[in-house]
Amino acid sequence: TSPCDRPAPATAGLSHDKWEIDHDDLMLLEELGSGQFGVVRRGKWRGSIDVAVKMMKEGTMSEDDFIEEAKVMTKLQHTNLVQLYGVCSKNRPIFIVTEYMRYGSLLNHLRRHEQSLSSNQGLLLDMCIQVCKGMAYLERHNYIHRDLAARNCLVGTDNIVKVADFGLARYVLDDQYTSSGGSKFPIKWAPPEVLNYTRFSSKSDIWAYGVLMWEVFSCGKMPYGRLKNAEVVERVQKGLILEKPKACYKEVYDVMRKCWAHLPENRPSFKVLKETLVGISQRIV
Ligand SMILES: CN1CCN(C(=O)c2ccc(Nc3nc(-c4cccc(NC(=O)c5ccc(C(C)(C)C)cc5)c4)cn4ccnc34)cc2)CC1
Repeated sequence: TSPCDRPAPATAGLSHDKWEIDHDDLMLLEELGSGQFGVVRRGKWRGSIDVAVKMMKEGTMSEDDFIEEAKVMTKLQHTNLVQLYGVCSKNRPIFIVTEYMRYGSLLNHLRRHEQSLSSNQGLLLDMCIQVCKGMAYLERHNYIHRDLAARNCLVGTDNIVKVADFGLARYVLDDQYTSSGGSKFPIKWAPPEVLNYTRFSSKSDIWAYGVLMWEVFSCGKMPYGRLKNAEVVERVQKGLILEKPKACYKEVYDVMRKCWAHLPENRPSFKVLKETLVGISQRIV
């Protein structure tokens, strides 16, 4: 079984909340890195199931709001989404427990394997299609990611790629991250309506997905190179877009350009994108 389909825990607190994971069932192992909420470690659930555990650093997250939302998030289940197993919310710091992805972020994977990947456009396109499938599932459930990027996707065995941390951006307390003027706001993945009005939607996720495709076909380069955020804002407002990566089919780049339509309503849906990309992959591979 896995933590999310096990029978409700008969914990002391009688919390028969499906999304509550008992601290005592977790064994914490090596550190995997750290992000906006602090340290993330690999762990074992009930001695056998590999998990990743985010340990929420005090003051980094609006915890009560998140714990409420966790009930919804555990229900989002798809092969291309990193599964949220549950939370340990009875103690502080709270833990967020998800399935474990052993090869880390897609961004680091692209950079580490640039040599072999740059000559394998079929594999690069397959990675993009997997992310698109996960995002099409979220779109169908009217769920907005708000920070889709290669750094927030993870790689597992057999080149499986999954979307992680969907919706979590809403619970970050650091206004350097949440306000569009802040140093940590993901400007380079944001469309005009987010830069101007922080108006998030599945169509702003589509813009970010176009930038993620550019990251994949550039094997992990930084979009817009070393341009400062202010310069990127100016370019995006003027309608300037990222140029075609060297090793990228013209028809794949044309899909990226559709994601960067200035007006959100002129951008495709993930549903349509998936069909287009699968069509291309059947022609080129
Ligand atoms: C010393 N070793 C070096 C090699 N190594 C790795 O390369 C490595 C291997 C596996 C890894 N797996 C995972 N790593 C993580 C992980 C690690 C560090 C940081 C993070 N990300 C975060 O903490 C994080 C991301 C986004 C956000 C917002 C809300 C802003 C969108 C907030 C917080 C995730 C999460 N996972 C969920 C499932 N699997 C993993 C991560 C790294 C493992 C460690």
